[in-house]
Amino acid sequence: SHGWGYGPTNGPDKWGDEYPVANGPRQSPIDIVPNEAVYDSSLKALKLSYDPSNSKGILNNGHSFQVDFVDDTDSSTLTGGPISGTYRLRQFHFHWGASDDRGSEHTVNGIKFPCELHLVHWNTKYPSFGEAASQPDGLAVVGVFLKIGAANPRIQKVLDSFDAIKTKGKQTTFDNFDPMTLLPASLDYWTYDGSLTTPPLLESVTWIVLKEPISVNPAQMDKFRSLLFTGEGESPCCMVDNYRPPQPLKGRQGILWPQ
Ligand SMILES: NS(=O)(=O)c1ccc(C(=O)NCc2c(F)c(F)c(F)c(F)c2F)cc1
Ligand SMILES: [Zn+2]
Repeated sequence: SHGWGYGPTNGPDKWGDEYPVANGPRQSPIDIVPNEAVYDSSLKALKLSYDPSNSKGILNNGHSFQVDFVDDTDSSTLTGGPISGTYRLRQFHFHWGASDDRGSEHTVNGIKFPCELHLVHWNTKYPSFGEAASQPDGLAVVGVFLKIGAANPRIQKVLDSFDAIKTKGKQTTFDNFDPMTLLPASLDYWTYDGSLTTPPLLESVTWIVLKEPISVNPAQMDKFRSLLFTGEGESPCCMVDNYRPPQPLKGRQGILWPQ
């Protein structure tokens, strides 16, 4: 069937046909222009508290791969920063390019990074992730840029699982992984109100994009590109360029940053 994807016939330019919110007032990602960022002294420091025993499994969902977490208790949470209340970690996943010159969804002064990590959290004032996903304050996603540099030993465990999830729909166990190990030293961030960056593009995300990137080396980036969009037995299509380009700000308050 003609499900959404990132190809010429089902990619980001076509999503509006089936998901009209694609042209809504708070779509993501956006281009971040630090010099236009608005100062906000009311913002707090981010507080991330993750329990490694909550990691469940790793899945190739045909658009990216994601590491899923047990989210039936408050043991892996995001608080502070621009949000109020407690948000639970649901999953993390990545977006990347076919080459190192592109791949991130957010850009900074128009610059694309080769990859971007998203840690997806949902507001516990709602009964479930699915319910929260339809609320304007339902989700909070922490975005982390990846740049080419030194090898990243902490991401290696994720990459080593790829042989078991090469094709769409494959999943495997993924125990005792602490996503804190994927974060940079500084938790300084930009934040704005946005949306999911894939269909259904729901406008329910408080975006928190960290200023400091983490590094991966070229061989590690190539490992991302060894995954397939396609299922076992289908003609193989490399999982690359699974990013939505920046969307119009539409009058949104510029990016806020902490004191
Ligand atoms: N790239 S990103 O902006 O960080 C992003 C994060 C999560 C999802 C997601 O969970 N999709 C599936 C999904 C939905 F889109 C729902 F609306 C829902 F209710 C779900 F339960 C669900 F799994 C999509 C994009
Ligand atoms: Zn994402």
